[in-house]
Amino acid sequence: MSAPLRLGIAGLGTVGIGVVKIIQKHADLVSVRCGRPVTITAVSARDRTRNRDADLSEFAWEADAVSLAQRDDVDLFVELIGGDAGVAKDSIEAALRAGKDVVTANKALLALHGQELAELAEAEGRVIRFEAAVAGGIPVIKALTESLAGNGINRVMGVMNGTCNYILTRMESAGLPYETVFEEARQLGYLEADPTLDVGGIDAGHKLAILAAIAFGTRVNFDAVEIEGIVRVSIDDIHRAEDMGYRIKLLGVAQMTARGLEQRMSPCLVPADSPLGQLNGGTNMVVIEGDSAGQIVLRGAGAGEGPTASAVMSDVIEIARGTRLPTFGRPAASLAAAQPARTAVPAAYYMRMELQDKPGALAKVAAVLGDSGISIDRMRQYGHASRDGVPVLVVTHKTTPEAIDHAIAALPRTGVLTGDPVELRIEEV
Ligand SMILES: NC(=O)C1=CN([C@@H]2O[C@H](COP(=O)(O)OP(=O)(O)OC[C@H]3O[C@@H](n4cnc5c(N)ncnc54)[C@H](OP(=O)(O)O)[C@@H]3O)[C@@H](O)[C@H]2O)C=CC1
Ligand SMILES: N[C@@H](CCO)C(=O)O
Repeated sequence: MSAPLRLGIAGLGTVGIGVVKIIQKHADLVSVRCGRPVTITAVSARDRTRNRDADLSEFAWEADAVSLAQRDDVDLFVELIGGDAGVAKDSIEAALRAGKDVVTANKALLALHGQELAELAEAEGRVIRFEAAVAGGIPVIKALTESLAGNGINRVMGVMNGTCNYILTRMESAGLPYETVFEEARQLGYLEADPTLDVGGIDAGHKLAILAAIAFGTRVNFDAVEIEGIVRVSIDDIHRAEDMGYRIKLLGVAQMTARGLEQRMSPCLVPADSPLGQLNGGTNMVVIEGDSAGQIVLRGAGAGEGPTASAVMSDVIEIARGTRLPTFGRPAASLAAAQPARTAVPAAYYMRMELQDKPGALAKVAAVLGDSGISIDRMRQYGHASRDGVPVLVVTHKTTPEAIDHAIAALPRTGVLTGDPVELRIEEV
């Protein structure tokens, strides 16, 4: 049997402790599968006195993660601190410069600094692996970089933030407003320390940017992701969408078009009977469309100690076995700076508005849609559900985002709306 692979683990929170537990529980299994033992030499966190629900007594303690990353008795540096800068970035860079490979779960760091880290890793002859950074326990990075490496990728999409999916599906099943369920999610400990990362779509946007870079061979470009979170999704829209056969998801979509790379993370309607439509609670789903493989659907836990540590371990084992892949699946210098493209692919749209109940109101709305070049597929008027007006729903035929923007701007000028119109894209899945 070969020499052990010696780990230094920085960050002993949810994920870090999960990794320690797997290594302790499955030492023999991992050793056999790798052809060499995987051991932990040293660990680091902020507070040495904290009770961590794991026996750390055999490991050296480093107060400074950068020092841990540079230790001679560490072969592989595992960064599980988090954050898009500061000690996470400093320690990874220090590890690479000290000749160590790196495993991380840090999606924010990779989304913002992935290209420079990939270049540094290659310059130093080291590898960075990050299976846990996207969709937790789902093996989506390996699916893209390895299993589907023989495919041109047409589209990658998915639900990649479990907290948002929990909030949306709980609103629907319990009939509760966003604010109430948001508070529940906070009580349950589902939200990131900065909840905007979840409900603002930023965390999921980080993940989409990473997947897009691998799928399309482009430099990771988080700034080009069009992001809208779930804050404006109302219980009304959830119920009306359900009536029309849809469910609302915070959906990420990345695809290469003639105009450039589209990356968007936004609330969308998907058919209720589709795999994405049936995704409940905190579960994640990633859908990859390859030109040979067709559509691949991956579903599983996107967060939590066990699933995320499992993904980290898959990277550790890959490195222990001697597999060495470039960070984004191809040499960093060959990653192209893609032209960012605003969403242009036509789609059907859902529109909801509240109208004054008077003759000609509906005709004025239909006229605006017609003038905007929008063809109506289905329209439904409800009874007097609200004091303020009559709810009217429209599902359009395929149209462009520009046409929808035009209509949304023009509708209030009809003088027959009692509130702001709402529009949501219906994604073909
Ligand atoms: N939790 C999850 O389900 C998922 C997490 N991830 C990613 O995994 C990473 C870790 O997340 P998670 O385990 O949840 O985070 P936690 O907040 O639970 O743990 C963070 C750990 O980092 C330690 N830490 C903070 N600052 C320093 C520092 N300056 N030096 C050394 N250690 C430090 C903390 O120390 P102390 O304990 O002493 O405070 C803590 O042990 C993040 O990048 C996250 O985005 C990815 C997918 C899912
Ligand atoms: N906040 C993230 C954690 C996993 O990345 C989520 O809810 O999916």
